[in-house]
Amino acid sequence: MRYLTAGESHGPKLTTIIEGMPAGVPLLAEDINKDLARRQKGHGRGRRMQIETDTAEITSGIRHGKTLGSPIALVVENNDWKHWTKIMGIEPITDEEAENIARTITRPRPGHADLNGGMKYGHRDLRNVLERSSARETTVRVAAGAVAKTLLSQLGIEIGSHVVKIGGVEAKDCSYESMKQLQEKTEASPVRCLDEQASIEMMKAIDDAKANGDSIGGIVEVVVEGMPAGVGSYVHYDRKLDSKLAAAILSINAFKGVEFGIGFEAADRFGSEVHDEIAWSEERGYYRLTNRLGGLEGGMTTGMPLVVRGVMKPIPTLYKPLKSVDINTKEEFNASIERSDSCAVPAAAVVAESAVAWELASAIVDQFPSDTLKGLKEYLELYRQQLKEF
Ligand SMILES: Cc1cc2nc3c(=O)[nH]c(=O)nc-3n(C[C@H](O)[C@H](O)[C@H](O)COP(=O)(O)O)c2cc1C
Ligand SMILES: C=C(O[C@@H]1CC(C(=O)O)=C[C@@H](OP(=O)(O)O)[C@H]1O)C(=O)O
Repeated sequence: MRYLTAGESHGPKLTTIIEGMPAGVPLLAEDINKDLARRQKGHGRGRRMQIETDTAEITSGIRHGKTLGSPIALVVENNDWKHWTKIMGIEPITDEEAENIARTITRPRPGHADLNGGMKYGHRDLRNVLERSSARETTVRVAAGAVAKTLLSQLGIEIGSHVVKIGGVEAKDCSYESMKQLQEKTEASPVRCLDEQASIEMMKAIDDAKANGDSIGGIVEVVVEGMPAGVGSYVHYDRKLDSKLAAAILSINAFKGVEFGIGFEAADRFGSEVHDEIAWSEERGYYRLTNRLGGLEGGMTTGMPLVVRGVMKPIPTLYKPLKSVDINTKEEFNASIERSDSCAVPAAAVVAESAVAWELASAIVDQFPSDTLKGLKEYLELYRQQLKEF
């Protein structure tokens, strides 16, 4: 499976085209809109999220509520576009007009794509970079992820996400019994965190950072249940599922690190405290006594729950701006101040969930016969039975 996205942050619309979904998957716009709404929420977001009410229009690939096997096109409108029609218009304008309306950006923000993107493409107006490097694009990535999630759910694979750290505040009680419970608990939390006490402290940390004109980042965790063992491969670098998942997480704006299971903690432990011992029962087949490696060994799933964490750096746009250099005068200035989130970690958890869902659905579709949902289901059932009998 593959997908592309198009759209600028303040342009008219965002678009994604998804290719390779099996035919016959039930898919409604509301399945997608549920996740789009989740991505908009979270304590710490800026004013833009009050303007947008992200909803997807399905313009191709679905008939009578089911996928056709042809490309699926989804479009999300930017409500904010109406305030930017002149600045973001596609008709040519004179230099003088540009001077008057363009809200030209010449002071790159440290930590954003502004300077590198400007140098690379020769843009003297850094808005030309910002418009596409903005995480507004994650809207349609979540839409694509929601499509992947509907396929996974048909195959008995459930996925959820939560926030485990914001700033210096770490969630202590992260326990849940089922994916349903995880979803209910996180939807009820303004920071998508399972630990109620930590949630309160996280919100305060966000408010304090904002009051100081600053921003904070954090860590999100994605959990997946129901993946059969052996998805992915050990035979070649670009077929290893952990490398694909890592790339997917790191492709999210502001994500700087990824861990599976205990992750970086493995560096401080003995092998006996890291590897997951193997057991077998009539009922479960092979399973592990622990899940410290987060459900991945040798580039393949082990059949245990997948546990993927990503670290998000603090948002780069600061109301107390950092030093920068004006690209026209070369003078030292404070970086441009754009309207901004002060913390988007809760929203980013939903983006990470979508990114993981996409990679897993993609790996399954690539590995098993997938022209139709019916055929894929039958094959997967057979495969699961084979694993049990191995
Ligand atoms: C959901 C989400 C919302 C974001 N909101 C903002 C924002 O309001 N202001 C900002 O400067 N950066 C924001 N970012 C981060 C920037 O998009 C990101 O730092 C920038 O594109 C540079 O890429 P890099 O940090 O991956 O190097 C957000 C990221 C995510 C995932
Ligand atoms: C629009 C979204 O996030 C945006 C991501 C973003 C950035 O620089 O990444 C900057 C801000 O854009 P604006 O200047 O229009 O407020 C965020 O609001 C969104 O998540 O839908």
